[in-house]
Amino acid sequence: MIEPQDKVVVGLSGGKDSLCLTFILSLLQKYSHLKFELAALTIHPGWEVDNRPLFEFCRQLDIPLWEERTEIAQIVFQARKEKNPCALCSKLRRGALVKRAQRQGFHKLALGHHGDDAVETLLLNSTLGGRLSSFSPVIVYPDSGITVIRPLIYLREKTIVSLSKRENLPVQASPCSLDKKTKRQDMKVLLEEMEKAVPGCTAHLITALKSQWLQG
Ligand SMILES: Nc1ncnc2c1ncn2[C@@H]1O[C@H](COP(=O)(O)OP(=O)(O)OP(=O)(O)O)[C@@H](O)[C@H]1O
Repeated sequence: MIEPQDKVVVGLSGGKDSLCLTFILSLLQKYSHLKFELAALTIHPGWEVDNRPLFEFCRQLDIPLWEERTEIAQIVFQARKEKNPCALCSKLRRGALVKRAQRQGFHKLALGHHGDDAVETLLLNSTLGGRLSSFSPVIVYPDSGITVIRPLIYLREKTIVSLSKRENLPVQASPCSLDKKTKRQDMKVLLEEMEKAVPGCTAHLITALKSQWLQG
C-alpha cells in the first residue's frame, strides 16, 4: 500500500481507528526502511468540535495536522434534512478529504477501516442493498490522482481497542447526534448475535473477503 517516496495523508477523525492508524504509520515512518512523507488531515464538520487534543497528538508524533473546515453538518441536517444522513455525510467528508489532500500535493489517503468494518459493510450492502460487496483495501481514483488505502484492513477491532488503551491514545467522543443509532450499528449488533450462534464467523467472513481482495 505504501511505496518509497509516497506522500501519505491520514484521515484523522479522533476516533480510536484513525488514531491507531496515525500512530502505527508514524512508527513505520520512523523505524522502518520505508521512506515516505506522512501528514494527518481532520475534517471539521461544522458542529462543536475541539480538535486541540488531535493537534497535540500529532505534535508529539512530529507529523503535521491540517484541519479542513466544512459546513457538512449544516448541509446534511438543516439544508437537506436528510432522513438517512450517513451516506451523504460520508460522501461530503470523502470529497473534502480528497480535495484538501490534492491541495497539499499528497496522493495517498489512508483511512482507518479495519476487518470488522469490512464485514459490517458486507452485511450492510448485502442485506439492505442486495449487493455482495464490501470496500477494498486499495482503490485508485485516476480522475483525482488520489489512491485510497486502508492499512488496518487485516486487523481486528479488538486489537485496535487494546492498542488504543495501551498507548493511551486521546480518543474523542463522536460529535454526531446519530452516533450508535445508524444502520451500521444495527449490523454490529447483528454480527454480535451471529458470533453467539456461530463463534468465529467474523474471522471467516474476513478470510472470505481477503480471498476476493487477492483476486481483484
Ligand atoms: N472528520 C474526519 N476527518 C478526517 N478523517 C475522517 C473523519 N471522519 C472519518 N474519517 C476517516 O474515515 C475513516 C472511516 O470513518 P468512520 O466514520 O467509519 O469512522 P470509524 O470507523 O468510527 O473510525 P474512527 O474510529 O477513526 O473514527 C476513519 O477511520 C478516518 O480515517
